[in-house]
Parts: sequence; C-alpha cells; structure tokens
Amino acid sequence: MNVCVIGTGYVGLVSGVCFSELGHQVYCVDHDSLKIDQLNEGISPIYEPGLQELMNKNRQAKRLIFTGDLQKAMADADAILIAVGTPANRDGSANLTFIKEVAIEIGQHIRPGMTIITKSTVPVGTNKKIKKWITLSCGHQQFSVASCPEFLREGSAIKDTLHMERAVFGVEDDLAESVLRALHEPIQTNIIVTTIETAETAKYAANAFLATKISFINEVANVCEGVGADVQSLAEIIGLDPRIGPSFLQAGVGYGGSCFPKDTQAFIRVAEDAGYDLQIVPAVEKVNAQQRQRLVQKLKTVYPGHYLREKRIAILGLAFKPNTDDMRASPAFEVVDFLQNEGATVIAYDPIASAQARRLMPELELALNWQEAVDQADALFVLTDWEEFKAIDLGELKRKMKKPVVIDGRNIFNPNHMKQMGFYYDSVGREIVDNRLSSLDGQLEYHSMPHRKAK
Ligand SMILES: NC(=O)c1ccc[n+]([C@@H]2O[C@H](COP(=O)([O-])OP(=O)(O)OC[C@H]3O[C@@H](n4cnc5c(N)ncnc54)[C@H](O)[C@@H]3O)[C@@H](O)[C@H]2O)c1
Ligand SMILES: O=c1ccn([C@@H]2O[C@H](COP(=O)(O)OP(=O)(O)O[C@H]3O[C@H](CO)[C@@H](O)[C@H](O)[C@H]3O)[C@@H](O)[C@H]2O)c(=O)[nH]1
Repeated sequence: MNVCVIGTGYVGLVSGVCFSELGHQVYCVDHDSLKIDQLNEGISPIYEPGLQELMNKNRQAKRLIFTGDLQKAMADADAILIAVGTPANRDGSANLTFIKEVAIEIGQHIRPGMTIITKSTVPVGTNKKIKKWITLSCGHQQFSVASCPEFLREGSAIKDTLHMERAVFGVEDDLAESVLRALHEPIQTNIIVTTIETAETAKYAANAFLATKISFINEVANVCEGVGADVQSLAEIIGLDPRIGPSFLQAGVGYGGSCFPKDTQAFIRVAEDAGYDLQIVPAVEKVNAQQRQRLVQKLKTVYPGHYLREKRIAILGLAFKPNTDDMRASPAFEVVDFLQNEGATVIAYDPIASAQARRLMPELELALNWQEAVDQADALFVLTDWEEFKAIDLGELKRKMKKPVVIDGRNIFNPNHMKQMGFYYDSVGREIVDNRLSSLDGQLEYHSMPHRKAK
C-alpha cells in the first residue's frame, strides 16, 4: 500500500523505514529541510541500532523516499501517518501546535478515501480535533481518522516495530480498520481494535504504569539502603511472580527520555480535564525527581561541607538510556547542574551522545573516552548503563582516578568486587558492605555509614 509518514523523528523515521521494509511504498515528509537533505544522503539524523542500514536498503529499492513536499508525498497515499512531536506546555499538558499545523496542511492535499493515522502521543479527544481541523481545511469529511499509538523504545526501535507485542487500532469506521490491518499485514502480533478514545488513553496509561514500576522499585531501593537489603536480589524475587513480572524493576537514578517525564505530566492534565485528580502519577514524578537528588547527595558522605569545590568529577553516560544518542530529559542534566553549582569541575563521556551534548550542554567538558574522563577524578558518577561501561577494567579505572570513589546510578558494578578492589563504592539500594571504607587507607576525608539505620 502507499504510505505517507509526516515527521522523520524517532517515531516517524523508524515507522517509515520499517513499513518500507515490510514492502509498502513509503514517502517520509519533514518540514526540516536539513533533515531531509541528510536523509537523502543516506545519513540517519538519529542514532538507532540498525536504522541507517535498513533505511539505505529500502532507499535503494526505491520503496522509501524522503521529501519536504507534502503534496507529492500524499498524492497516492492510502494511509497518512502523523508522527510529529507533542512536547509539554508549561503546565505539563501536551502541546498540539505541530499536530494542528499538520492537520491543516493535510486538509490542503487530502483526497476522498484517505485514512489519517495518529502515531504521536496525544491526549484523548485529539483525533476528533484532527478530524475537525482537516475538515475545516478541505471542506469535506470523506476521510477517516484513526489512533495507532506507538510503543517502541529508543535503542531497540526497529525490533520493537517489526516484532511489536501489540498493535492498537483506535478506529471510527471499517475503512480505517481495514487500512490499519493492511498496513500491519505482514507483522504477526496481537491486534486490538478499539475506540479512538481508548487507544489515545491506553498510550498514556501504559507509560504511566511503566514509570510507576520504576519509581516503585526506586522507593523500595531507598528502603533497602536503610535496612541493609539488596534491591537487585529483591527485584528478582518479586519479579518471578508473573503478576508482577521482571521488567522495569531496575533501580537507579530514575527515568528520563522524551516520553515518561512528558507523558506522565500530560496524563495528569488529561485526568484533570476529565474531572479526576490522579493520586499515583504525581507521586511517581516526585519520587523520580528525588532519586537524582539522592544520588548526588551520596557524594556528601565522601566530601562533606563545601564538599565539591575544586573537585574533579567524572560522569559516564549522558544519554537517558543506552543505545541512543537521545538526551531529552536525561538525568545527566540535573546531576551535572548540581555538581557544577557546587563548584565541581565536571568532565563527561558518552559513547554516542557526545555530539548531542556539545549542542545541548556547550559548557560541559567532554572526554573522548572513559579513560580520559576519569583521569585524576576525585569521584565518578555512572548515569547510563552502556555495555561499554560494564566492561571497564576496574584496575585501570582505579589507577587513573585520583580518589577511587564511584557512585553508580545504574547499579552496573558488583559492590563486593568494587570493595575488594579498594573502591569507595555506592550505588542504588544495594547491600552496603560494612567495611567498604577500610581498604582506602585514609585516602578519603570522611568515613561513615550513612545508610544503616541506627536501631
Ligand atoms: N521517541 C520515542 O521513543 C516515542 C515513542 C512512542 C511515541 N512517541 C511519540 O511520538 C511523537 C513523535 O516523537 P519523536 O520522538 O519521533 O519526535 P521528534 O521530535 O524526534 O520528531 C518529530 C519530527 O516532526 C517534524 N515536524 C514537526 N512539524 C512538522 C510538520 N508540520 N511537517 C512535517 N514535519 C514536521 C520535526 O521536524 C521532527 O523531525 C511524540 O508525540 C512522542 O510522544 C515517541
Ligand atoms: O527498569 C527500568 C527501566 C527503565 N528505566 C529508565 O526509564 C527510562 C525510559 O526507558 P525505556 O522505557 O526503556 O525507554 P523509552 O525509549 O523512553 O520508551 C518508553 O517510552 C516510549 C515513548 O512513549 C514508549 O513507546 C515505550 O514503550 C516506553 O518504554 C530510561 O531513562 C531508563 O533508564 C529505569 O530506570 N529502570
């Protein structure tokens, strides 16, 4: 079938590439002409494993075309996918400016029988508005709208699309359902056909639930620190119960990214508009914000008072998660800010996100590799669980650092191993090894066991 995808960001580009891989003829449109030029040169503007290769394979097969010309892209389209951004307004509600612009532009080129499918994450009622905006623009209603929310994760977006766990079709009529079925035809998956309102709300509910799991395990981790329990072992124990499940129970510095922070906020606003005051989701956000603060405070144990002045602090990991260059709402922003405000000199390294960091954090000193970042550092924070960091030679790490202090915001190292190696090591919610400081031979100014509760 002929498909037009509007927006070539993380969702639009991945959808366009994957639907062309499935055999559809796909036009991808963006109003950012630099992006379109780059794509036409065969360069993906985002880092996503396998994306550039699959994109070029389908470009060469002429199944995938990038253009800034919406009219041309829509000319023969059966399905038009909207995949533009829905960032947060100041009050947390979803900003629909891009959606409205696109709807009006679609109305200028639409032909009877076309189906407009929203992939962007939008508040309930948005597809009705899209229908209204298109109608006002084209003067008729001989088209269908549908909500097909996107559930891909960055870092595994191709796999998540080609092998999706479910496809949700929020439809208003049989035409929209048949178009969505044909679009997804080669994919073996669970298909749920429902109302547009349910599909729209399901996306927010899914993200709010996943964020809740993370904040829940982070709270449990904080309790673990007080009672001397180990959150990773605990997560395994509770995760073996199929009613709970093992995923999204990784404690750490909290969630970031372009979705959870903005979608939890938007969901709160959606509920408010519907006359319901959400209780759980605001608490999830609060725990997430607190989690970053707790991590940086851990350094106070080592360097009290004006504890960071003239200290050199290394950061490993700037992306909000591994296998992406995306830094949107990354915990790194808050951690770096905090350390710099305390007078520390911060030097960071990320295997992929450094180019983004140069743009988004121009003041931040960037290292070319982890060795350069940790060289002569008084402490190291791990903020992203890249495989590269898990494989770090701990002997080399210790030799390079001025003080062997590691605060691990992603629990990537083994606490006992770190202790044996003579590190001062703290992580999130893991058993505190009682004599972890004794091996440092007085290298550190301050020794205490802050997490053990006095009984
Ligand atoms: N990033 C994810 O992992 C993810 C996953 C699921 C859902 N979503 C949702 O999908 C939507 C898109 O997210 P994203 O991360 O891909 O955003 P993005 O910012 O990476 O990409 C959006 C693209 O749309 C383009 N655009 C904006 N207005 C346009 C217009 N009028 N015409 C043509 N192009 C236009 C922008 O230039 C940009 O390239 C959001 O609603 C988001 O919440 C994102
Ligand atoms: O156990 C966990 C799992 C994740 N995270 C963090 O949570 C954030 C989000 O991770 P993840 O969900 O893997 O990445 P996203 O690409 O943001 O994907 C989420 O947001 C997308 C946009 O809506 C949805 O499509 C996906 O289904 C949903 O998982 C990251 O900072 C992770 O480090 C944790 O701290 N602990």
